[in-house]
Amino acid sequence: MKKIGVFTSGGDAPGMNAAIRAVVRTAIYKEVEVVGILRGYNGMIAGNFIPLQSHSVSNIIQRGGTILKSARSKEFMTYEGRKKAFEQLQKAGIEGLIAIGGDGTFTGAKVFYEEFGIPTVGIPGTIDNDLYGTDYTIGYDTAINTALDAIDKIRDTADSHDRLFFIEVMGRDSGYIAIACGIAGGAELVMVPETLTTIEEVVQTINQGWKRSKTSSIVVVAEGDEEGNVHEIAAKVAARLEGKYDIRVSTLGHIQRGGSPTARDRILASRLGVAAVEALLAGKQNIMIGVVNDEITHVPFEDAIYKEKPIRQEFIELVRILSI
Ligand SMILES: Nc1ncnc2c1ncn2[C@@H]1O[C@H](COP(=O)(O)OP(=O)(O)O)[C@@H](O)[C@H]1O
Ligand SMILES: O=P(O)(O)OC[C@H]1O[C@](O)(COP(=O)(O)O)[C@@H](O)[C@@H]1O
Repeated sequence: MKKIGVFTSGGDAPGMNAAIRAVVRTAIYKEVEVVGILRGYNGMIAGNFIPLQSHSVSNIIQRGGTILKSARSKEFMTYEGRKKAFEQLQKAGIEGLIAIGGDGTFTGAKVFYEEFGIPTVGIPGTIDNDLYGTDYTIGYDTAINTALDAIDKIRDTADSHDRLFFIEVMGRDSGYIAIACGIAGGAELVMVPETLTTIEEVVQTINQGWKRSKTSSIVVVAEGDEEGNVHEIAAKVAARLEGKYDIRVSTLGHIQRGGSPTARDRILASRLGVAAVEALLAGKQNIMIGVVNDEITHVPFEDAIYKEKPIRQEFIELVRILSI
């Protein structure tokens, strides 16, 4: 392979730049030309390619976001869009791809390979940590530390004003961010999509805590929880608590997706970036590079996309035990 392309797609995540840097420098080390594809699949369709040299990725390892920009591409969902993308890659002489993103990005890459035979190796980049085949995805560690910092600060007000706070964190359909923040932030309860926590259970936990002389409480809610969004949950709980507690709601939102990546995310991204280029040049395709028990793994896209990576039930239990 003489020329490869690298792109970021789906939501951005802290550490994506460190992965881009690792991909570019490994390609150059292996004497392969590397181009950046701007704005994910949209840029592939439009032929937005930029040549990348070693200095193109200087001074980015510490930066959040992605220098290649990211997008959710509607056009790539269509055959016509993918055909345009293939033609652009052919015109530019790009023979293989490194895709940094989540399961949607890998689904696109898999379909693209089946239709046009362009080999892709994936790097898991999403704050949600919801991909099977890797213990951690790039961005997760930074996101939970950012959310934790915010939760610690909210706790000050919860304590000063004897309040009950419902704090919503990101994660789409997954509760990884919520469970980590719940444990590390000392929450009374964590509500995640993977396990049903009823309003009744929330009411009971809060009441029991306050009976045992707690004067403030924090409930961490994953955005995809089945009881509704954080405002709906807080309203349902408030109705049951009949004005007993002073309730506030806080949605942390996109602050969780930004900022300088932690050391853990930079190291993970660097390892995955190197391994991804090595795999692509060794003739692999339709795989995601992961890290399991600190060892690099090659996971078929099929598994990364469709297999579940369940939250350990003991973590949910841990929050209950430790909030007594
Ligand atoms: N079934 C599919 N066919 C073609 N492209 C897809 C498919 N699913 C997702 N994609 C592409 O991948 C992009 C990123 O997926 P998305 O789910 O938004 O983020 P993530 O990669 O983080 O899961 C989508 O915007 C779309 O362009
Ligand atoms: O910024 P957007 O496009 O509204 O997306 C929000 C979603 O992106 C995430 O931050 C990351 O998800 P992806 O990695 O799938 O893009 C989710 O936690 C959240 O639900």
